[in-house]
Amino acid sequence: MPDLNLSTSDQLFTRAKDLMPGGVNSPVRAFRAVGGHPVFMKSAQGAWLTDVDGNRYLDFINSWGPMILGHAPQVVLDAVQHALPDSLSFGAPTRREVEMAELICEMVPSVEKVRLVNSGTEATMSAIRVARGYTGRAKILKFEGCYHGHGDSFLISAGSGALTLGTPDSPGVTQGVAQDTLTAPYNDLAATRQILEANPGQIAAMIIEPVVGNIGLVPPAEGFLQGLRELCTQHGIVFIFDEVMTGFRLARGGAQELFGVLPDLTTLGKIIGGGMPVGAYGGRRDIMDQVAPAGKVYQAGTLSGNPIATAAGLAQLRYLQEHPELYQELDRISARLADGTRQIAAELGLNYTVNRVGSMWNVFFTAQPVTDLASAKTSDLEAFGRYFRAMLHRGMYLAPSQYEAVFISTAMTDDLVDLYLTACRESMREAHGL
Ligand SMILES: NCC(=O)CCC(=O)O
Repeated sequence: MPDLNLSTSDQLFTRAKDLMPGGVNSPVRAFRAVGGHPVFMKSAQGAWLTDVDGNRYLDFINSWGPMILGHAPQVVLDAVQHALPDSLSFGAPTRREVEMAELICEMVPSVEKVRLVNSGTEATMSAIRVARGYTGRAKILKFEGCYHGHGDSFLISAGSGALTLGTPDSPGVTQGVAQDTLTAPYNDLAATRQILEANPGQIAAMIIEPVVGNIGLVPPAEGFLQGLRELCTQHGIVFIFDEVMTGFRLARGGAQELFGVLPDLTTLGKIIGGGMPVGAYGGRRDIMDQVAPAGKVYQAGTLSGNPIATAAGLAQLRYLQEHPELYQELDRISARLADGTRQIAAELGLNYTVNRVGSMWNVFFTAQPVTDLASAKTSDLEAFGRYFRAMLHRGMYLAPSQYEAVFISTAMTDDLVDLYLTACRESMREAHGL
């Protein structure tokens, strides 16, 4: 394994772990599942991260999705710099919020009215409250392994860090809350139908990641989303797409545009903020008009629609809207990465499963097709950990868990793909002693 000087990261982590739980401010940043400790970052430009010791890494996380234009894109930096002198927060409405709402309603097919919040977690928590207020029902249905942020109702069979750490059902969530969250296996329409039939008139909302990005990457089976849409309509259930990851990434209008299935509500985050903390939820006018002060369902925020965050988000969204061709290029370059990885694994006799939708993908360390949580769990986590460390030492910054997706930015070039493929081949061999 090539040498990597991590002495400053070592020192910072020693201080951090005394001061913050696990030394981090979000569990997915910890290296618990892969060994070692996190690398502390200093700066980034385009596709490259630089850590506090001066090591450079090709970035496959992109801040867990937001940085679709790569790091520090000029168009976003200029917008932030332009907005800065006008103050950082008003707690009063601004022109930019109106422009942002217009753009979201224009870009996301099912959204007629929208509310800006500060994170994806806030968006999903608020969306189910609105669905409950609208329907007068208590229960929600989510899918096993889907992650919808850290609201109490969603930390039941949750993916992402909760799954990585072995606590998909978090302590601290009361029995009272947990009993109102039903779960179904992803991609299993028949099981979902049975649950709905067993709970008539009780389910307010069905929430789903249209493409799951929190158990690795799992695409919906043909007809699955359409089938759910029909079930929700039939049972009077508010259908919610959590497009925090897929929104503005799989297409300008997200997964709903790509698959042609329209939810009643959509939750957004990540790309919408251009790297700043922004989330949003929106959808059908009659449902969104339940939100205060138009309606009685309460939801609020001191920093919601923050002027600097909306400046960054607007700039990134406008760029995406004006450059539809970049989605084809993201797809082409991601196909090279994912197909190349699958081919390398096959040449080594491993036949690992590589799932991809557009610029989201990952390699599961299992030869079995991965279509849901149960199949994702057949992965060889030890081998993944060895691969992760081998890649890190070759300057490839992957998510430190088998149960996360890779996000590609427009800064990824063919030359960088070649660099990646070389490192991938060496690291696969190293991970398996080949
Ligand atoms: N799958 C992980 C995320 O998307 C969120 C990142 C975080 O929890 O810090």
